[in-house]
Amino acid sequence: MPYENILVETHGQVGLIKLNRPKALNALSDALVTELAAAVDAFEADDEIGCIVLTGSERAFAAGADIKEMANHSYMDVYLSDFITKKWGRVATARKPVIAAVAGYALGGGCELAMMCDFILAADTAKFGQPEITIGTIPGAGGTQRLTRFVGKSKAMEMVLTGRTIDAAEAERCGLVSRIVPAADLIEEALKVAARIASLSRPVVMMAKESVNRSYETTLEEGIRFERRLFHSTFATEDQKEGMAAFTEKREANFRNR
Ligand SMILES: C/C=C/C(=O)SCCNC(=O)CCNC(=O)[C@H](O)C(C)(C)COP(=O)(O)OP(=O)(O)OC[C@H]1O[C@@H](n2cnc3c(N)ncnc32)[C@H](O)[C@@H]1OP(=O)(O)O
Repeated sequence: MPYENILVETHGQVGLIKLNRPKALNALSDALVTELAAAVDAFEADDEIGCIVLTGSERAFAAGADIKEMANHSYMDVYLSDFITKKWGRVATARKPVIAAVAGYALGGGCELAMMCDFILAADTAKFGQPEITIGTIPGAGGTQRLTRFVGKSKAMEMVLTGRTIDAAEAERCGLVSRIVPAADLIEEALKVAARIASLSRPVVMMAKESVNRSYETTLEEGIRFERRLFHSTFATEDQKEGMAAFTEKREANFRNR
């Protein structure tokens, strides 16, 4: 489908989605989120794609849900339509890995969207925050839950109760982002990491992602049992045989996603 609020590119086995509403700092309007969900669907269905990168502009990953669009919603509007809708969560339900490449503002729904990705690479210009409290509401796309799991209760509570924004260095210190790269290198670095992931065994990468994610949803004991089942499953793949044979034979593995 033709998109008006996002740009979509493929780079080898990597799908790149750029949020593209520059005049509104990529505010997440319903139209944008609908297109984003469709783009994720398309990359998930594309056998050529092994990893997805989600990014914004140099100035903003996304400055949150579109305040102007939602300002006059009534309680019944938001309750009956289940706003923030299921479309918002499409990134979180992707089975292929999704990397957030964040430069500039990632505020409110923008921070929540980045946290739905599997990990966040931050430019040194990145700024993260949940400022909803300053406009009379609270995070509604997982911010109170995911941020707390990322950074712990104390910092999450301070950020959510005051709306304080943190810079890239603080975000790295508290574990919100995996690492920081110079802004000029952000996309190149994100594409490089994504290409590396896409070059590995697709089913095994998907199992690894599923297993790490399970740690957020269950007890340690149950999570370890789940991990062990998936670990055992890797031995049913041709790629495990190929990977271990390649190691023994001192050559590059040639994974066939089988
Ligand atoms: C479930 C999720 C809930 C939520 O996400 S609630 C929203 C949470 N986000 C926020 O509260 C952040 C809102 N934005 C800002 O505070 C500021 O922006 C910034 C600090 C990010 C940047 O400030 P500056 O550099 O002065 O730019 P500017 O003139 O405010 O913004 C440029 C244009 O972008 C529009 N815009 C920015 N953020 C949003 C938004 N979240 N929703 C709708 N429009 C937005 C502005 O209005 C303006 O537009 P115009 O030039 O026409 O006045």
